[in-house]
Amino acid sequence: MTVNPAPRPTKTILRALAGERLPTPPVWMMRQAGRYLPEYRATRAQAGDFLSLCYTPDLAAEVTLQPIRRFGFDAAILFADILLIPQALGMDLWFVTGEGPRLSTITTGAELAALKPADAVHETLAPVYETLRILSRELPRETTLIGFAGAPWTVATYMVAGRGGLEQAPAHALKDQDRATFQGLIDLVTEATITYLSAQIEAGAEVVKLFDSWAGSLRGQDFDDFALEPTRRIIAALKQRHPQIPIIAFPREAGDRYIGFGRATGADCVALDNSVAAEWAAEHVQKDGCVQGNLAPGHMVTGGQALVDETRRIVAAFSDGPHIFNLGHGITPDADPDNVALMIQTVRGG
Ligand SMILES: Cc1c2[nH]c(c1CCC(=O)O)Cc1[nH]c(c(CCC(=O)O)c1C)Cc1[nH]c(c(CCC(=O)O)c1C)Cc1[nH]c(c(C)c1CCC(=O)O)C2
Repeated sequence: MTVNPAPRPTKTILRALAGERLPTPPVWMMRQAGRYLPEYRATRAQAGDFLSLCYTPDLAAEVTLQPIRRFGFDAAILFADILLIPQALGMDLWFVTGEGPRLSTITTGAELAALKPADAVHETLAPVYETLRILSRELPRETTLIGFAGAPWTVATYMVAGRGGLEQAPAHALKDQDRATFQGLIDLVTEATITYLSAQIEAGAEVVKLFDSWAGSLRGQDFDDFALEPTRRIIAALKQRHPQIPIIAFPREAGDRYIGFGRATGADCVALDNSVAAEWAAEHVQKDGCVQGNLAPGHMVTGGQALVDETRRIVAAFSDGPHIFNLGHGITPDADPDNVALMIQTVRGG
């Protein structure tokens, strides 16, 4: 039997992820479906609340498609949330308007043991897979469909504290006081994430991204044990099951730990926040492969010449290698959609 070589990808995002330098970088935006868009606010009102929106496939697919219709981004990211995994493992989850997520907490071995096993998550998460199936039918043929999950450290910070924001302290405390329980929690979330992302790929995700929003609060060996190692394990397991699917890792605010992160974890692309300079990242991170991100989300609020100049500077800094244009973190609700259009026009050479 002869084995045909893998066909060369045609979608721009997949080409960049395969290591190709493109004359114009493909572009999408973290939180591109969100409250800065009036059409998102209307669909969210129709759903009633944020979690109902996540678990209603027709509506979740609709909000995923809205920024594609309005702006023609090169990728669509599944509409869901990183905290659906703790909920699928049996924790309570709710969102307080204006404040963010709340969860029941895990701080003891007994509470950890009471959670469901990793492969029970499909029961709760089945609607997410249905959203992906709808999207793979409805997206324009040039648009790449991205699935995602939170990385175990970030998800664990919410599971231990019961809330997010600046409160990673409870997770640090558990890690330092009862490392075995904390490691058990990381292991459970790691296994659940592997099975969740595999199912997302089987439902149509062409790329998956791991959000480690609080990676920057880990230092030294802790960074290796809880940011790098779980990410490496997830990527190794996914590559074994789905070798053709590219993976983006986002160890936000990792600073100089961005160096070598792609090689150490097997990620095809490293997403950069806006605390590192593009020129520095081009030299130290992009030399190993594709990078994504870096524009400060505040420019989507303030716009003007500063937005144009900074967008051009980032495009130029990464122009010698594979690059996907994106923000350094999610777009905020006070952003102006016209500034998004201006950013895209600038990236595409307008
Ligand atoms: C930490 C984290 C969460 N969720 C996520 C992260 C990692 C990325 C990051 O650091 O921002 C990831 C996420 N959350 C959401 C997506 C969908 C895809 C996308 O558009 O990027 C993705 C990829 C939708 C969402 N997730 C949330 C919203 C706003 C909900 C609303 O409509 O009221 C959206 C569109 C809610 C959410 N969800 C979470 C928080 C802290 C909040 C409240 C803060 C806020 O309101 O922005 C947890």
